[in-house]
Amino acid sequence: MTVVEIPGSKSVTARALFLAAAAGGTTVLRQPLVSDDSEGFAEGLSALGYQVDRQPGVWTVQGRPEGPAAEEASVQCRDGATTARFLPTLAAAGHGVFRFDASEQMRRRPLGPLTGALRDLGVDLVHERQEGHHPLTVRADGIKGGAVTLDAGLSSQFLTALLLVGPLTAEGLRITVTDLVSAPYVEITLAMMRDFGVEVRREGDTFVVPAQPYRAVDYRVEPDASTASYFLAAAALTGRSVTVPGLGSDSHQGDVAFADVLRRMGAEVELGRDSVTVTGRGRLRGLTVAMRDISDTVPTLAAIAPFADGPVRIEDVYNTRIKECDRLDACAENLRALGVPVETGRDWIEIRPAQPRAAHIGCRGDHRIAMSFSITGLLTPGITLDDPGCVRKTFPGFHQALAELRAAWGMQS
Ligand SMILES: O=C(O)C1=C[C@@H](OP(=O)(O)O)[C@@H](O)[C@H](O)C1
Ligand SMILES: C=C(OP(=O)(O)O)C(=O)O
Repeated sequence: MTVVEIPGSKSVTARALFLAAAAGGTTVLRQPLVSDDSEGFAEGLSALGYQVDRQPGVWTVQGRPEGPAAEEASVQCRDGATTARFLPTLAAAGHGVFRFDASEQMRRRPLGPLTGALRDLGVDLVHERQEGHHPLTVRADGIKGGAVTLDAGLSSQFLTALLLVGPLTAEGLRITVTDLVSAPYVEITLAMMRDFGVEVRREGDTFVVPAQPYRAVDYRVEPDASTASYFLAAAALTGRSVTVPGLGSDSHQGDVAFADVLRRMGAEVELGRDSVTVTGRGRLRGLTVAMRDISDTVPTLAAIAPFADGPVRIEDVYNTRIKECDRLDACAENLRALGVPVETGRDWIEIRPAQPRAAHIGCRGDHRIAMSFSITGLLTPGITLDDPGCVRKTFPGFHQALAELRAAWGMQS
């Protein structure tokens, strides 16, 4: 059995930074994720005038329930959608003029349902180039609150942003949701709001968020479940065993359920409260699986799918087309380059069994494409990546960690 230590959760770190900034007092974050996304989030907070101190393993944030200290600021959100969607929403609850921009790809990704809802709530917000996209300027003067309707069918992050800001509004929010993708991420949000002292009530499709102060806490960030998927998949694929400590049935993260997909494919899975172990059984079964709830792990599954003994069909994942790249298209193109038969539709991909051959993987700047096809490389000599460094978005140490796993298993790098 090999133990793999996984760095902190991107989703939990982003929420913890927002909540810490919004809380009264000093919040201490332990084992936060150190990566381009989370550093971008922290630097965005600093640009807004929040005090964020980053030491190895411990980040400290001085909360400002009244909002950003800066009266004017310009924030570069880079490639992180949590930063690009949560920070303008946080800033809207303060007072000042705040401009936000993001990477080319993040500029293409949608924002409209969120910025539309903020405008419905009275926020003065202008998109500079294209409606519903970065860059944008918020002329913030607090948010009164009230009822708002939201379509979160393209991204749950729109709902998370509104939920997180709700307690900072004068009268609280009633958010009625007409559609919702990636629902388990909203559960992370609600659980963490509770950890910071605020309880959201649900009435059917409506979330009732009280106007109530967040309290500063000492908070330990759990390991990232989406990152864990690569190492759990590696075990299932190679017939070996991997244990990830710190992630289990007690986790806030829905992506822990990727282990269930591996179980359905024939791997042995032991899910404890605080650890997960996957042991490959030498054979992977094909399956049909809907992954709307855990779509960050679609590339992981696609990358091991050729080794299954039957077709792997992944359904209900339209939103993977509007992530760091069009992931259905990127998976299909790379699988074809590996000589694997594959078909895609609007919101699905089907992969047929084949022994992949050597290929140069086009990562499209997407960390998940790079990490996923590195796992294919465990059983396929001659796989190279056009942009290995793109893993910096969530796991700068990925290639080192995989090399250590190979060494522990006596495999050549
Ligand atoms: O709220 C979050 O932390 C996230 C929500 C999901 O996005 P969508 O809701 O846009 O699918 C997920 O894919 C992303 O990596 C992180
Ligand atoms: C989709 C992702 O990130 P985000 O939407 O937060 O940029 C991801 O990490 O796979």
